[in-house]
Amino acid sequence: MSDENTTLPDASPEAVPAPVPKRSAIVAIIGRPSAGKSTFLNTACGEKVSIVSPVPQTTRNAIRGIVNGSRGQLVFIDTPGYHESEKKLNLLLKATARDRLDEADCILYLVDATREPGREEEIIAGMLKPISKRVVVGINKIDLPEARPTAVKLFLEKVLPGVDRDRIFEISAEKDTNLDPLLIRLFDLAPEGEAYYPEEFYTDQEVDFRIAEVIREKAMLNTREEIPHALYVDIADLEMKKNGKELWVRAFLTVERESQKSMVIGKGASMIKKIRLEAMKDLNKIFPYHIHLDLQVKVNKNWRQKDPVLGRLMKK
Ligand SMILES: Nc1nc2c(ncn2[C@@H]2O[C@H](COP(=O)(O)OP(=O)(O)OP(=O)(O)O)[C@@H](O)[C@H]2O)c(=O)[nH]1
Repeated sequence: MSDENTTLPDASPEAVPAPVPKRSAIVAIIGRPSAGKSTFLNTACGEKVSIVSPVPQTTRNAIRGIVNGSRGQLVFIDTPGYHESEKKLNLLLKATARDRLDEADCILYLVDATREPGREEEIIAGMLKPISKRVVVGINKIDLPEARPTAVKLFLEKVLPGVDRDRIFEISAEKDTNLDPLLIRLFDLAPEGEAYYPEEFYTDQEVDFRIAEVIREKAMLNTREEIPHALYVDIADLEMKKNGKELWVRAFLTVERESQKSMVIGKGASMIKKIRLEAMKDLNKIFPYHIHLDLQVKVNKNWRQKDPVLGRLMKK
């Protein structure tokens, strides 16, 4: 607010407070399994966020929830967790986690106050150290008698000295304790700017799911023999454009074999075109924004036998 505005007499009809600039941020949420990420998001974003898609998802757009408030919008994205086993997968997870942290405006690090900070916690802290200026910490589950928030704080001082105390909050995601000050702090770190998504777009988990289901339905109706059961749909990318008026979707129809791929594509790509157009027609009836669909076919050999598929594992 400028000085000029603040000196206006209160009684003046023009004495309307200058609008607070809106802020919006992509917030990567990170924490050990069971630290309380889902619980936090359910409490912070409201009930609707708990709708979880049963469709295989890719890692690109793992939006877990959106908080809309008078100050703007926080879009929470998932960061894959670590598992000590399975080296190859670990590398992939690590790379994905790095990408997520890099693309985020700020990071919410949730720590379970009832557990000893162990090796996994040190790995996470190590990743956050170089970007600690963007990190806000929630020491969670302080409602439980066995919670040891002071021990966690000592650990944080040691491993993440760059995170100031005013960015560390003792919270209970379940009991909704101290979540508001933490969210306010995230808004402080958020850059000024318009919302990324329209307000009703609370989570794209549901949007992903619905889009994938429509595409799958059209593919199943148009194909025969073994194909309907050999395909699944991956939503690779969702991008909102034109201030929430258009949603650009990139999706893959995934089949098990090369021979199925050519059948789904069809002569001169006629089949895939038909599936795409039919899906777009339905999607544009369902959603309030215009949907552009880029649909491609790919092969994931014998995906039904490979359980769980790498990409799906990386989602968590
Ligand atoms: N008492 C208490 N329990 C909590 C709190 N937050 C989460 N929990 C519980 O901790 C367990 C794990 O919580 P989730 O929210 O599923 O944890 P998560 O980090 O999403 O777990 P993953 O999906 O495995 O990564 C659940 O049983 C929650 O009910 C809290 O603030 N207080």
